[in-house]
Amino acid sequence: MPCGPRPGKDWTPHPCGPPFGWPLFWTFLRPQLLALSAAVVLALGAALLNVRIPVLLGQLVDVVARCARGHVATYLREVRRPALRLLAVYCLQVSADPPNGARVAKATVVADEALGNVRTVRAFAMEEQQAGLFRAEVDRAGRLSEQLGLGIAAFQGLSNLALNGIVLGTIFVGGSLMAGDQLSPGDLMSFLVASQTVQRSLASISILMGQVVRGLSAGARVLELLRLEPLVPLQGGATIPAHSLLGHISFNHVSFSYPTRPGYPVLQDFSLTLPPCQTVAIVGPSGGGKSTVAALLERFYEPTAGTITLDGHDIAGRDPSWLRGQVIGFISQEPVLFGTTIMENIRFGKPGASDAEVYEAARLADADGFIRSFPEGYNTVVGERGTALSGGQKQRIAIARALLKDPAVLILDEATSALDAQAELAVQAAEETLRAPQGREG
Ligand SMILES: Nc1ncnc2c1ncn2[C@@H]1O[C@H](COP(=O)(O)OP(=O)(O)OP(=O)(O)O)[C@@H](O)[C@H]1O
Repeated sequence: MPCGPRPGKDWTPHPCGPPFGWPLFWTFLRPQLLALSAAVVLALGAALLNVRIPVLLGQLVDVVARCARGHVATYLREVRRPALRLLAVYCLQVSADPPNGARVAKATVVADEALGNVRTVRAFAMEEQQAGLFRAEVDRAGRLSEQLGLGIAAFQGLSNLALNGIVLGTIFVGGSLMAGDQLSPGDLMSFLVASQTVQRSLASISILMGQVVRGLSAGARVLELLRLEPLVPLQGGATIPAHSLLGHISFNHVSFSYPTRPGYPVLQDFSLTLPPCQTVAIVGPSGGGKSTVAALLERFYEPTAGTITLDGHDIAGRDPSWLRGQVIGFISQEPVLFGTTIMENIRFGKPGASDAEVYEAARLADADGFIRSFPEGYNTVVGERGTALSGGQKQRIAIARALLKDPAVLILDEATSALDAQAELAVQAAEETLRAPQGREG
């Protein structure tokens, strides 16, 4: 995998964007020089043929015009030569139509995955293997593109041949008719112009066909996704007014299997009561179903049997967007941050929050100190998926985000696993402060 110049210690981004790397571009271009030269020669040949056609057509029209002025006897002999030449040029034109460009949609997925997980790829020294996968996908996309290009070229070439044949036939037969006074030169000209217009339209259809084929394959994927109906609708259902919400949660004989693994029960006849204003810890073996309990409470999935109630109401009848947006705060094992500033990442918990509220939430999550130590402070951009932060820093920002939301029920799914004991204690103290009349599950 070729690499560009490494940013050194005093590297600063170029103010007008990076300069075009011609030497690197050349390393990619060099292996393709032969194909590129062939394409250029073909394109030049096609252009020459296109220039030659009007000249030959002019010669043909000259013969027809002369015959119209009365030189009837020599018409067939004279017209044959330019007509045959024109036919030969039309035939050459069929074989000179260049193929279409590359289709690389699937290859992009491989590249995206490899680049998104670049640290893992590096850690396992899998660069060559990943580059090979990408190369294979690009080659496959290239072959498909060539097939598509050949189809379009054949269609375009054959339709050109047929239509130019019509023009040639019109001149040939029209000349004979003019010689016999059965057709006026004006009528012949009108017919020629009309057939040229039809030819141009049909030529654009062949280009359009290529776009239609590409559009259909891309559209099929989009429509497939649009047709997907979420098992749990995003909105709709009753809510509980904020003033009467206590946060009493109860799992009643819940059984559950993930839809992708229907034969593998994760929870079976599971019952649990979470009283309000209390911190409850669920402890169990890895893969025992602890995160699944949180996912069911968030209504990411529906139980296959049993019910989950909030203050005595089955959550299956409650509005999922209200439940997730206002009742439950969830901090997952792997905190997800967005590629924007720390300020915006924390504010995601409560979009209308003031700067002071954000600072307070960060302070409670023991994040304010390290955030202010960055040169850009709260305006530090965390990188794609928070790559510019340590695991513990990411967790503290995710905790600050959830604390800012101040939900009735806060779920921490091993949310402090990357924190040291002291930071974990600080976060727990913050949760205790916030707990007041609300229930929390940890
Ligand atoms: N999306 C999914 N599709 C299918 N099976 C899943 C899915 N998510 C989890 N599972 C399976 O469900 C079981 C319970 O997983 P869960 O994540 O709830 O465990 P956990 O107790 O939180 O584990 P850990 O302590 O390791 O995080 C596991 O066997 C897991 O393989």
